[in-house]
Amino acid sequence: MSDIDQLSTEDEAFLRPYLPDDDAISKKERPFVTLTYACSLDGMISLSPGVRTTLSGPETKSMTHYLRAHHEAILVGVGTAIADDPSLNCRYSRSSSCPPQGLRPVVLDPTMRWDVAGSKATALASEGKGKAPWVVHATSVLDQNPEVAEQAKRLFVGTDGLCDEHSGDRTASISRLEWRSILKALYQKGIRSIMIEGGATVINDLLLQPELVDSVVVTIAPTWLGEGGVTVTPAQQTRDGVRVNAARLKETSWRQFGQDAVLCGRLE
Ligand SMILES: NC(=O)C1=CN([C@@H]2O[C@H](COP(=O)(O)OP(=O)(O)OC[C@H]3O[C@@H](n4cnc5c(N)ncnc54)[C@H](OP(=O)(O)O)[C@@H]3O)[C@@H](O)[C@H]2O)C=CC1
Ligand SMILES: Nc1nc(O)c(N)c(N[C@@H]2O[C@H](COP(=O)(O)O)[C@@H](O)[C@H]2O)n1
Repeated sequence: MSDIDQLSTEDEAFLRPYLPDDDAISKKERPFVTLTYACSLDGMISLSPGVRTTLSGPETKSMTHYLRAHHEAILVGVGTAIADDPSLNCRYSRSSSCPPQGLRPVVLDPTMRWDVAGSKATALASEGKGKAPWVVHATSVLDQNPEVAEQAKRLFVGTDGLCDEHSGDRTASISRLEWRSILKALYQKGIRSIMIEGGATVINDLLLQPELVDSVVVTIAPTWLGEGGVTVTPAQQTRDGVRVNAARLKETSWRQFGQDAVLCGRLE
């Protein structure tokens, strides 16, 4: 039996304005991006670095899988892939409004730290319960690992999108890729909508790039995790030498799902 329930028509109507929209996609050379995560009342997403922490209740877990059903890919950073060993699949019953090809898991792992073959996502794919993950690397790793270039599920990203072992820029920093380039590479591979679920490094980075994020969906759980947790806190921003807010949502809507609140919006 599935742990994921169908959403009510009211829940679906609440989320609809924030779902991927074909008109918005066709105007950009990147996928529609939904940034989503669950946090506590003290703004934390896990109890401590590298610890998988359940914050969503059953209703918001179903809501997350509904969102997954409406995207073509889901991305997490390698920190999350190692800490959580996530399934990254979709267990929501798909409808005709969902993309037909199913959800592609993507892990951002510039320096090849993740054991893709030993992961739960790969095991689920081999059981037919999800698609095989793609792993995004910096092109610079090709020089140290030329043999991996032949593996279809590895995407090499340079300063202007997708590269292969024979062409493209190899100067991208080994530890840092531009989000515009990552998204362009995924678009070049046919991905038209992507849900980015974390972790903290990825979320903090993207909250400062409103031009690359179309919707934000935050689950707020009625609990405080306490000191020492992993917080969503983008880097501080200044304008003319004066501190200003780092990021802010506009066009917001709230709804209660079980014991949790869900806040949707778009970055200003
Ligand atoms: N409650 C929730 O909704 C969620 C909670 N979590 C929690 O978050 C924590 C993990 O967060 P965190 O450790 O920050 O890990 P992340 O998942 O954010 O992964 C961070 C790593 O991803 C790579 N990376 C990130 N941005 C870029 C970029 N622009 N270019 C290239 N590589 C990049 C880097 O890898 P490298 O170091 O190799 O360069 C970086 O160290 C875990 O405890 C997890 O449980 C995670 C997701 C959701
Ligand atoms: N929405 C949400 N609520 C929580 O309480 C969470 N801990 C997370 N974490 C994210 O979901 C991934 C795990 O999900 P599956 O194993 O694929 O079901 C995890 O990797 C985080 O990205 N999210």
